[in-house]
Amino acid sequence: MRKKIIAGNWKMFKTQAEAQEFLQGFMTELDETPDDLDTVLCVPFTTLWVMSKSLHGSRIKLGAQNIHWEDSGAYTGEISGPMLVEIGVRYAIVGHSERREYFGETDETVNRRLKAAQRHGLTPILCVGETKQQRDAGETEAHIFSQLEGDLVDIDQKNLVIAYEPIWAIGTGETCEAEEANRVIGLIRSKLKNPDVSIQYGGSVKPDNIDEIMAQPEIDGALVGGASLKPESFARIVNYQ
Ligand SMILES: O=C(CO)COP(=O)(O)O
Repeated sequence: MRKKIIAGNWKMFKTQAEAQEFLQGFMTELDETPDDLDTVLCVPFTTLWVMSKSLHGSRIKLGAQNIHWEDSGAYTGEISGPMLVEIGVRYAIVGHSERREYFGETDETVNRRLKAAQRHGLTPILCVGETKQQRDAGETEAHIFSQLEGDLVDIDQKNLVIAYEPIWAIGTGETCEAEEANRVIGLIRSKLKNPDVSIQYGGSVKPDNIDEIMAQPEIDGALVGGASLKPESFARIVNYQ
């Protein structure tokens, strides 16, 4: 069965104090979440520990925004699987387009990071998606298929989430039409060995478009950037109708 997963990606936002303030508001706004929905907060490394303590016993799960492929070593600025597991992290975003664009992430390093997450029992959220240029040139499918081919080499598809994030829709307010996101996600699913992989949509998800997005048959959840930073808006997204 495909699980529904709504995850907030805070990117490089919020200090510990701001994170705690968010949680207070968010918990009050949140309805009783159904059993088949995972709510995840992917927060900066510096707030993971305080969030882990505050979320203890709650239904909200914690996610990291990256993970290194080695368990330890001389890798300045990186965080490993055992470090994340020890503090209660359950998910890790891997291969976000911002990592690929600004930090030299390649399909090969994405593949290694996916393996590390799975090795430590974390669920990786693999991000794929095309640029505006690629979309305009009719290369959306070819680009995403090529990312999947490189990223998923020898990856166990049992413990895996994929997020389709068209880059042109990230942080722009320009959402991909729900039907189009549904179509691309269907194509992604057709390339997978395991039909039960949950596939999210990400890119300008907001309280006013979440209901339509979640109503699409192929879409199993959302990866939310900007709108996950405010308690009321993220709660409305998680409480989708
Ligand atoms: O990159 C995203 C989530 O990973 C999407 O960001 P926005 O929701 O701000 O467009």
